[in-house]
Amino acid sequence: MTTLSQQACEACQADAPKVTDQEKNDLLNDIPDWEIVVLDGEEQLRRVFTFKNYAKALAFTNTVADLAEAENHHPAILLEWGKATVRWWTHKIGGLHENDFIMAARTDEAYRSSN
Ligand SMILES: C[C@H](O)[C@H](O)[C@H]1CNC2=NC(N)=NC(=O)C2=N1
Repeated sequence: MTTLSQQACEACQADAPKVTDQEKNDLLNDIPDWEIVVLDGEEQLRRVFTFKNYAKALAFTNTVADLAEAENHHPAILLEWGKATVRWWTHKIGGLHENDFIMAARTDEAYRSSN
């Protein structure tokens, strides 16, 4: 059983299925610090990461951006002094795909190694 962050993202197509409610509950167990929010009618994963200053928040933001580019799957990131708010969802399907949970888990790993 591979951990969530080690799973491969699949190339997401417009007709890819959204995660089911059961899958959401199961997957959220692996990323307990994240919440599901609905913005503009689309479900998204959201977590606020905190840092000692702006420079550290920026460095984390750049690390997450690199992860996103490597997978061609991109989050919204709000960068503030001492904070970075990350939101993952799949634009193509207007909601949550397993890829978003995988990338959230990888975002958690990036945070753990940034501290
Ligand atoms: C053209 C480009 O490959 C697509 O727009 C990719 C880029 N990054 C993406 N990121 C996210 N989160 N969802 C997408 O549907 C998506 N699609």
